[in-house]
Amino acid sequence: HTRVERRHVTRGQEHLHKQEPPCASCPRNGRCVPKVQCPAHLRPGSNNPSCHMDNFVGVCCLTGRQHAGEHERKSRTSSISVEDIKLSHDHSRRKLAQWMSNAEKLADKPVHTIVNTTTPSFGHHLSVVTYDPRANKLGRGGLMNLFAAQDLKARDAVTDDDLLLGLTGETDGPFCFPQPVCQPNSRYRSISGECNSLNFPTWGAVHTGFERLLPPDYNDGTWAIRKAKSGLPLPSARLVSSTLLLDGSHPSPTHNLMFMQFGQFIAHDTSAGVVFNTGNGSAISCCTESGSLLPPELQHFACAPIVAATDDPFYSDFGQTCLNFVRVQIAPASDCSIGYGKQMNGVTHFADLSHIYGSSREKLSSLRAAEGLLNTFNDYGRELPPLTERKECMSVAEGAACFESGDNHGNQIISLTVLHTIFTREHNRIAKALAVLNPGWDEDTVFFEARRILQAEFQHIIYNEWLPLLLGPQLMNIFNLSPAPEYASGYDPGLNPSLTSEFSTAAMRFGHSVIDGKLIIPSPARGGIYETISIPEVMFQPTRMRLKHFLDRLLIGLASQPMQTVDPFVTEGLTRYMFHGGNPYGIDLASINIQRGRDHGVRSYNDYRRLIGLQPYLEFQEFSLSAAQRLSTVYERPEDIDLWIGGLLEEPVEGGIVGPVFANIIADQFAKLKRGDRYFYEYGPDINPGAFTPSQLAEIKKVTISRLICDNSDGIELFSQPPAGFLRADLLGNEQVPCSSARIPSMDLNRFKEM
Ligand code: HEM
Ligand SMILES: [Ca+2]
Repeated sequence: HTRVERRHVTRGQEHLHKQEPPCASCPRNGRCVPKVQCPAHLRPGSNNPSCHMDNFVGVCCLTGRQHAGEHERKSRTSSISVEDIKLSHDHSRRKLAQWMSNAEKLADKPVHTIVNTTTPSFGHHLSVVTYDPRANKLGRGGLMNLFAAQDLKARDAVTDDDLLLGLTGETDGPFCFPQPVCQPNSRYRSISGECNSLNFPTWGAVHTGFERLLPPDYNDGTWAIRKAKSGLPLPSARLVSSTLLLDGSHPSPTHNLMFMQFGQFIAHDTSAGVVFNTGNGSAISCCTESGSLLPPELQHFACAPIVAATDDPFYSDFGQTCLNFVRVQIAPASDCSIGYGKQMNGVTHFADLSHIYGSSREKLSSLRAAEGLLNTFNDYGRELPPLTERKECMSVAEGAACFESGDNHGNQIISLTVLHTIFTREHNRIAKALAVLNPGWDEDTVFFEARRILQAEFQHIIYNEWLPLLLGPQLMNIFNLSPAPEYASGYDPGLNPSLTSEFSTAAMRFGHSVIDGKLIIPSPARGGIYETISIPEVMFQPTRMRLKHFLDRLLIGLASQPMQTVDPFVTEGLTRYMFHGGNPYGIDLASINIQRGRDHGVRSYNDYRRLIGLQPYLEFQEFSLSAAQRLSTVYERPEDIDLWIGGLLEEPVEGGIVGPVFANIIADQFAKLKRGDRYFYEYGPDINPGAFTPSQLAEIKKVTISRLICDNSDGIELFSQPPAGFLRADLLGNEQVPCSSARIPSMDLNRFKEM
């Protein structure tokens, strides 16, 4: 395969921090923030004044939050009559009833409209399914509010601008997100994420919507999928994928595969779009059993199937012209406002290990054991996550294992199941130690204290070890992401921590480019390779976990095997064979990523270049030669390029591995998850009612990913780790050291003995 040449100079990068004379302070109560946090329409005045931040030049912003800031909302232009509102509510109720009844009728024809559990599409369903009935109930509320907005728009009762800002107050929608009752001083973060923000108690909670950096690009302004700038449909997501993305191995010279695996682990904690289902939880199919498009009248309203051309380089061999794709449900807004569709997140947005503990009380109680422990499955002395009763795996063989997790998709790939195992064991290790140190504690106290410590360890590893290797030093600095020497400052009670659609559908999916198509399982005793696994063989098929040596060997492999670089190369294990099960073909994750961005109404790549102060690409020729050629065969104009694709084509930022657009979107997100999380592990008692003491915090800050692995692997074959656990173990200075080495420090749990 020919490698797409890298561009030598990233055009416009020099503009990123241009040294204009900054204002001493911002006018009209503006705040000084990095550009990505302030779209042009939130900047005071037309001249976008720049300003000094501690360590760089920022831009004056009215809110510094997201595009639908509180300030803007007050300046709604149109006045809407009470009668109009009532009409829109009536309309929306009628329309919901009609849509639901149509969907139920389809369920009577299940052969065509429900995904068969032996097909690759079922693996996709397992990746996105939620078993929480609350999601469907809220999703119906979200649809109602959307319909009301659409109706007002159709009758010209509101302007497009108003819809972008969200209508609230006397124009409340027919459905409100239920408001929780909070205990402001609770020592522990809630399970659902509610009550983290005291002013806006649903911010960051499960089942709330994704926010966004820029207003959406929906074709109808409310929910319809984006069109090309010419007004024609965009190129099929599959065509973009098969033309732009090649298979090919480009190992990272520095990062190991554990870096990749930890990335997915963070993604699953924070992001899980809730896809529409038939109403009783079954997977909707938009394609016939033989793989062609269902006629429109048989398609569920949430269908947005991806068309594969009859000459597709792969799917044509199997006569498949329809790739199943179902849209994400709409969340009702926390403030009862109505506006364009915001997609629903099925986990808490915070980095709080919701995929270990669940995002609801019911889920948590199903995961808890006595004495403050998490349930495990004791497999001849090895503790694994508990086996699940539900069909959450694709393996059918006798004795096949399938494990429970807080988010129901811990089985997606076996290296992910390994991390679930490590974190579950660490919870139990801490809980047992705490119970010994504090014999007076009841089991709830032991449980929630262990959870609080584990969440802190996790956050520390993200901000201290993982993010710097992704973003490089400059963005870590500008966004103030590095851990502080003691307590951190900067909590912002007015900052919505929610994930942005741009982060979830594009930037954080850089991770799909760094996956290797093979997992190399070493044979430590013999110094060779025990087994090379093609990744689709271990997706939703985690039975190897039960082999005595497997966990240790895989962990040794993840530390030494290089990750792939971020570029337009994605393994066929994801673009052709993902979840193939017993079939000769699987599904294409790349086209799903592209379609998902369009589902969320994410704007085209150039708009995010503008947002961060880079020049947009006006001609395809401005990309590298081969990328330009490929881009121009699928897209009509550079202004149509999907964000995920544009981001993968960028050169990495200095010291990081993703380009400037992805890096800014990711840095912004992790800044929100720090400054907008009252329970962030580094905050002192003035902010966090569950704050650690300075000496406890100092212990937590000793923890590294390598320590977690050393303490919770099986100790059958794994006795050492590289000190920097996300870097290749063959890097000079990062060679494996024994787990007892001072270069892999431990936290002293004695500091957690109650005085
Ligand atoms: C290891 C193998 C992996 C597989 C098989 C996999 C597969 C998938 C699938 C099937 C989806 C759902 C797509 C959709 O319907 O929109 C998804 C979503 C996602 N993936 Fe991966 N992924 C992997 C690794 C990663 C990694 C390493 C990262 C990041 C570093 C990552 C980040 C994400 C994100 C952010 C989402 C969106 C989640 C949501 O909001 O629904 N994934 N992935
Ligand atoms: Ca979470």
